[in-house]
Amino acid sequence: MAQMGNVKAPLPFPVIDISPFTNNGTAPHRERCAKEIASACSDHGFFYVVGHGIPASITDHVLGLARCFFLESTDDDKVAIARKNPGDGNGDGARGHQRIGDNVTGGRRDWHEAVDFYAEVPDTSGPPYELLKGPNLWPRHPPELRKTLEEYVELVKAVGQAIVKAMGVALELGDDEDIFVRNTFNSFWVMRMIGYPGLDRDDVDGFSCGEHSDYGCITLLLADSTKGALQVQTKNGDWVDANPLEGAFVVNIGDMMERWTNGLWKSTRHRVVHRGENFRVSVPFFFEPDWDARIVPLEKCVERTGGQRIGEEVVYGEHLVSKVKGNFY
Ligand SMILES: O=C(O)CCC(=O)C(=O)O
Ligand SMILES: [Fe+2]
Repeated sequence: MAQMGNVKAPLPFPVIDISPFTNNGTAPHRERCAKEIASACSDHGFFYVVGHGIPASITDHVLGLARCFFLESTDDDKVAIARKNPGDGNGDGARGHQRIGDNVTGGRRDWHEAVDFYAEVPDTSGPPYELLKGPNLWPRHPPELRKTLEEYVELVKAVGQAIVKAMGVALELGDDEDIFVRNTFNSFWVMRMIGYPGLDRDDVDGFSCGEHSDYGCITLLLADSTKGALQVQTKNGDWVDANPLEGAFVVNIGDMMERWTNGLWKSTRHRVVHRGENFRVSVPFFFEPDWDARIVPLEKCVERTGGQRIGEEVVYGEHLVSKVKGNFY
């Protein structure tokens, strides 16, 4: 008789071992990995990444510290690092803590709280600070959070670099193969710690995080074991659960990668609907282009998509500024 209790739901996206690119693999292994990335990106825009080399002890610690911050900090601790507008104290309009409902997606309040960290800007003489140009606002509780997250950023950045290297190979770009590596060398990355209380039972059409695509290059999502929260839109418009896979990052491509590939790879829309009793925690890392990177549709991709450019050149920092301005109430 079938053991129904043991039947596992199939994963909606391919699982890709990135170790040939993090670990200097052989040419055939790199080629196979690049092929898997090419199909995952054109079929879904989402995939799971294993073989990244970041130990579970570190990712578990990151999630545990984030949970501890959200659930055990005092209100004063949170207010001390509140996101504030440029010109208001240490605010730069982007970094810091947002209370539940402060973040807005598609004009609606999201049901989560979060802390945003960005790549440090070389000159943070201030205040006042311009939009996105201030220092990160680190929680004082738990005390080891800052050091652990700073170490994590270095590790996850290296995985991001390996993935974008593999993407250049996957697209068979020839002389341009390293285009994504070159333009993310000083990645203006973003890391969010997000805390999601369950949505109210009565809030039948509420969202923990509204439908959106990500702004940049690629996102590496680290999330706790909560199922049925992150949902991804398929090509035919249905929504599927992108449940966590132990030891894997959920990786998706963002708007800049769509722009570079002239839509050959789409930045797939996704959302979070967390109706459970538990407090969900996720820490997405957005591996983005350099602030002044110019993203121009790649000629090879324009050819493969019918010869018409679907978007103009964008400078990543300008794109980010316009996005961040639309994010807050
Ligand atoms: O928490 C998640 O699972 C995803 C969050 C997300 O999509 C985002 O912050 O862009
Ligand atoms: Fe997202």
